[in-house]
Amino acid sequence: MPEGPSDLELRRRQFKAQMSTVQTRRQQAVCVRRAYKRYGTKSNPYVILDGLNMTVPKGAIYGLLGASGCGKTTLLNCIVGRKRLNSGELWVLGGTPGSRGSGVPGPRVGYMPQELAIYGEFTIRETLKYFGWISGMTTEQVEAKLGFLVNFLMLPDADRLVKNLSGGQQRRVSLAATLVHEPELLILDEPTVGVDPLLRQNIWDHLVEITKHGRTTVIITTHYIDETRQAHLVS
Ligand SMILES: Nc1ncnc2c1ncn2[C@@H]1O[C@H](COP(=O)(O)OP(=O)(O)OP(=O)(O)O)[C@@H](O)[C@H]1O
Repeated sequence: MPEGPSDLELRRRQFKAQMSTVQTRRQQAVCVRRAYKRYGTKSNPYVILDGLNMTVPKGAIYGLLGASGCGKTTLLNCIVGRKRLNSGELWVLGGTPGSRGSGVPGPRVGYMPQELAIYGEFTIRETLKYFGWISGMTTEQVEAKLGFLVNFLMLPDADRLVKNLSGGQQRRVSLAATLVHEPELLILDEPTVGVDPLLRQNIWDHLVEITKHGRTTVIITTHYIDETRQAHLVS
């Protein structure tokens, strides 16, 4: 009997069917059109993004691959509203990042930056509570997720201080802090750098699981080309 189309193929067809009208652009998780971003001055520009288009459907894992310095982090910073494009259009979860009522930046988006943005004086537990609270979670809700996150990210005891953890463990606490409130859009800037293969697989399995029902969308940058085979879209 001939084999039917794979899940991945069905998903690709579904993504292709999404037309690029203003209406549907607003329905995508992220839609970037003709993005232009430069550093430096107008007279002496250092152009990072020039005419970039990107469409990230809801429920996709979107892998961003690129040489070091090509502008991946800059693009992610624009998507989360930390930086602005010089020109072009950008929709994130149906709104413009930084505009009133868009919810971006905010609890709808979880961003794990490359640089560590957690506090050394907090324990792992306190870190997750802190990030959970600012996203509107109760202590009980955070506690209910804590064990799972510590386990699957192979973290040590939750009462250890962050400053006493290894660099790799600290990055995984940062990832846990991004995942704890289950945001609609997860933006992960090289979350698997320096992570051993088993744990990398755990992380990717988790991303596949949370995107399965279309409620969560993931944009992830990586230097490991082999990792992106589990992404639905790669650019
Ligand atoms: N604030 C800034 N002012 C001037 N130049 C900058 C600034 N931020 C980044 N750049 C430059 O812009 C380019 C793109 O940087 P970016 O961090 O976006 O790259 P990247 O693709 O994420 O790199 P990597 O994979 O190494 O993290 C780099 O050449 C960087 O030096």
